[in-house]
Amino acid sequence: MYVIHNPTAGRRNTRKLWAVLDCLIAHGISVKIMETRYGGHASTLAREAVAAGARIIVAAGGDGTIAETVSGMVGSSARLGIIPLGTANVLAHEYGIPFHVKELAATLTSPHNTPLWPGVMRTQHQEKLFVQMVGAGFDAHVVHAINLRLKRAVGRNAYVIQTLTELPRYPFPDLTVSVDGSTYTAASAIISKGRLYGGPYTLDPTARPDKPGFSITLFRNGGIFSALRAGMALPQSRMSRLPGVISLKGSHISISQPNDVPIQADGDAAGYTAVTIQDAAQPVQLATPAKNPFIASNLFT
Ligand SMILES: Nc1ncnc2c1ncn2[C@@H]1O[C@H](COP(=O)(O)OP(=O)(O)OP(=O)(O)O)[C@@H](O)[C@H]1O
Repeated sequence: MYVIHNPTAGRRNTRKLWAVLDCLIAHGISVKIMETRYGGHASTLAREAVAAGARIIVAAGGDGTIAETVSGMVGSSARLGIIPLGTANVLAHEYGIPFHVKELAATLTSPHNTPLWPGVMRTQHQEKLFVQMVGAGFDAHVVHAINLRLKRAVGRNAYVIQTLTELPRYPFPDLTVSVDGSTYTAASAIISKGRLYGGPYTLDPTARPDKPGFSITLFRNGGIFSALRAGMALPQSRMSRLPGVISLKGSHISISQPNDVPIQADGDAAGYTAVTIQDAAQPVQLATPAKNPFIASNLFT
């Protein structure tokens, strides 16, 4: 088992990582730990693990680390495992990955898989695989502006504080969003693979991250009041039901604006508009607990 660990993810607490690894080793599993040294390194390490014949590659970090690891292993026969050590850990919530040590170790050694079908976003300067979502507009502006020290100190609450700081400064320019050839105007857009957003909060209960295609949530209204209302609706999983919010499905998405508007992918800054989004060529298989998380599961709705 190859474990790719991002030592900068979340609050940099490695206690859980070592507890899971101790548990695996105690059960006779041989573990090779690869530590990331810079952003993007997880992709290189995953490619090395594939070349070395890894059958399971475990991403120990948050959604960004998982996306980079998947980027290096997509197209191989290796399975993906997750040890959630990030700040929001949205993908782990999405797939019902346990957060407790023994259950985590059991999941990593179980034969159960669920497909994870990533997306790929392209801007003028980069191409990036993502596993959970891409945002354009205000949420991406907050991600670009986030104070990393604050994020390490208070975790997810840093996004609330940064949102309140950035709200009066953000001009909410109109984005032009094209979804499979139809054009819409929105102040902010979230293009997601999964049902969840910002943690264990439901954005679109009908999303299927195990299949191709995307859920598109468009926030037609900009401005402080609309953004605050969306922020307050999120913990109650009511964001997509607000007036001025529309939900769509699609496969080929582009977002543009004459001025540069921030983009985020899986909670990390990912450049500026224009951006195009489409499915990755193939899925990876994620080690999950026995029950299929997308059938008869209303845990987070
Ligand atoms: N050694 C490193 N030094 C600096 N940055 C790194 C290093 N290793 C990985 N990274 C970058 O850290 C970014 C953030 O990591 P990650 O998303 O896993 O954690 P997080 O932001 O705390 O969690 P989440 O996305 O679940 O909220 C990754 O996108 C990756 O590019």
